[in-house]
Amino acid sequence: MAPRKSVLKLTSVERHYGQGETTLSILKGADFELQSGEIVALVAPSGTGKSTLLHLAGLLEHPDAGEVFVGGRSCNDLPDEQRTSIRRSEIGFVYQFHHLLPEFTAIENIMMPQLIGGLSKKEAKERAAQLLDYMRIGHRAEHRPAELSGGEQQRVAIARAVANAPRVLLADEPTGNLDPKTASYVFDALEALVRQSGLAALIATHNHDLAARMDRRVTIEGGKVVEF
Ligand SMILES: Nc1ncnc2c1ncn2[C@@H]1O[C@H](COP(=O)(O)OP(=O)(O)OP(=O)(O)O)[C@@H](O)[C@H]1O
Repeated sequence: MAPRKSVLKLTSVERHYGQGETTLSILKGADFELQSGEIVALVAPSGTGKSTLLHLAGLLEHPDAGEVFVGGRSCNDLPDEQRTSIRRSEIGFVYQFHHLLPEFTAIENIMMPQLIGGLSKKEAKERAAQLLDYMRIGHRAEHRPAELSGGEQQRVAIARAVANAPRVLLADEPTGNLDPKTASYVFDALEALVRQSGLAALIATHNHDLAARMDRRVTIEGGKVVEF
């Protein structure tokens, strides 16, 4: 097995939102580290800051204090273009709703980030087809999102998120919209993909059965990330 490396690290991270006269402090000195090859569940009550943490980790927002490292590199003070470039090449996102482009087929949706990343059409298509097979939906390659089931749509969304071979997969309730059996099946595919590629994943979920299958479980308490 490849030696583990720190792929994502947040140190003393703070995030506060102004609400009229008052300030809502969501993260208050949160620390978190994710190593290559591990899958960590983020399970916390609604409103405690799961999405906020994922947005900071994914360089979609800046922390008010503290630092975010991706692949060992501090990203706070990098110019926006560089943050965008790191986000595109090193981080994959999956959301509760698939956000696939409706007018494109499954395979085209997976090719898109690779074409943006500079791969040729041929290379992008080959990798997309492999990922579809890996997610066991090769036979749905030419279907548009509306012609796929919820579980199939999420598997395409996961394939798209890893198409550029990122270091980190950040998922915000990726199976939240699915029935328990389908959720379990989609998680199987996601897990196999992470294990096979040495990627790391932080997955926010309310599903305790799925959380129990991950390597570690963390929650947010008093604005800090704690293991449980
Ligand atoms: N841009 C914003 N401006 C003001 N308040 C915000 C903003 N974004 C989030 N919040 C508040 O911060 C808190 C944490 O939000 P966040 O979306 O991170 O929670 P969550 O744990 O992901 O919740 P859920 O499980 O319901 O998705 C919430 O109370 C939310 O209202």
